[in-house]
Amino acid sequence: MAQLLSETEIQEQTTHLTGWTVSGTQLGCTRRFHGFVEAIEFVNKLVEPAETAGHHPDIEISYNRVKISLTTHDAGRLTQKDFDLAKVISQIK
Ligand SMILES: C[C@H](O)[C@H](O)[C@H]1CNC2=NC(N)=NC(=O)C2=N1
Repeated sequence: MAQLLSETEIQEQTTHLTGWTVSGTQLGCTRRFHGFVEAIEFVNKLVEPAETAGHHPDIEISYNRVKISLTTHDAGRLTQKDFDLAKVISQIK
């Protein structure tokens, strides 16, 4: 089971993640690119870290915009796994 987080820990970790917000049980961010091709290239770069983590973002692509949402399904809430993957995703250009 992934490490559960208190509300305080969730807020604290979110302040260190630029561009990410918590909405209910979801940790999300939206990235914008110069067109659809760049957006898809970014999404392709998420595959390897997601597979490595065994944790997978929900992804919405709208032309040059990629919306990423993370949650831990089996916990029904945010866990450390979501924040760990968000940190990795934040490093991807
Ligand atoms: C068995 C497998 O590890 C789980 O189903 C994983 C797969 N990827 C996942 N991804 C995300 N975002 N949340 C999960 O709870 C989750 N669970």
